[in-house]
Amino acid sequence: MDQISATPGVAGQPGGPEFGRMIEALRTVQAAITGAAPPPEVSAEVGAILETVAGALEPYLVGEDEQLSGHRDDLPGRGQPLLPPLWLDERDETHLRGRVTFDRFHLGGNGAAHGGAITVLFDEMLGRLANAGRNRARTKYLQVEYHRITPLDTELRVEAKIARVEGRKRFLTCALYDGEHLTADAEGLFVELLPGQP
Ligand SMILES: CCCCCCCCCCCC(=O)SCCNC(=O)CCNC(=O)[C@H](O)C(C)(C)COP(=O)(O)OP(=O)(O)OC[C@H]1O[C@@H](n2cnc3c(N)ncnc32)[C@H](O)[C@@H]1OP(=O)(O)O
Repeated sequence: MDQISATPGVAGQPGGPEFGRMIEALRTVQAAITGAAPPPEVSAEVGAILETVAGALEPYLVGEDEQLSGHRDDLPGRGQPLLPPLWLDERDETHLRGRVTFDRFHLGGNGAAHGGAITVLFDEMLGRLANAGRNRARTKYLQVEYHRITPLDTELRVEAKIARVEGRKRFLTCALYDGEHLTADAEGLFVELLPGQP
């Protein structure tokens, strides 16, 4: 969580552009599988391909500190497939502003993004802001309100702010917009870790 690299990787080296391409391909696969109703033979074929893919990566499994996913600030969503692809355009120690697009993988129902996917986005935004230039803090609570559906395949704006800091407690807010329309917002408390807290 601490070792985030904003430097684009070097081609031919671990973490180079090949890695970003692999993550983008994975995102495409996630959306394609979620949105497809393939015949059994295609499901079987794709399943076998994916088993081969997992096998190809197995010799390269590393510990959390060495993995590339989640540590690449130059990639959307830090190259972490759990996160929707999020691009940060503005960042300092008091606010963050970015763009995010949910796709079929993030579908809740009836064209709306899943509320849990939106909460993942908010935890990411508030977590990054809560930890910007400060000792590490973790989410104590995250209270989300959904004001209208959040559409898929639409570039949305997301903004986070520090509301106040009280000792170890950092209170933050986050809001998600489709154009001028607020689709969801959140308030969160992050608590600075004490020595020895994981
Ligand atoms: C470069 C980096 C990039 C980093 C980029 C990273 C981005 C991703 C970030 C993702 C962030 C996450 O998802 S983190 C993962 C999800 N969160 C977790 O797993 C956290 C699990 N919980 C914990 O570990 C613990 O509960 C802590 C550390 C959060 C807090 O434990 P604690 O130390 O015992 O604290 P505790 O005494 O309970 O509370 C501390 C203070 O908060 C107050 N407090 C507690 N609960 C509440 C409450 N509901 N409302 C108001 N106040 C409260 C208490 O009264 C106290 O106030 P006072 O007496 O001090 O006044």
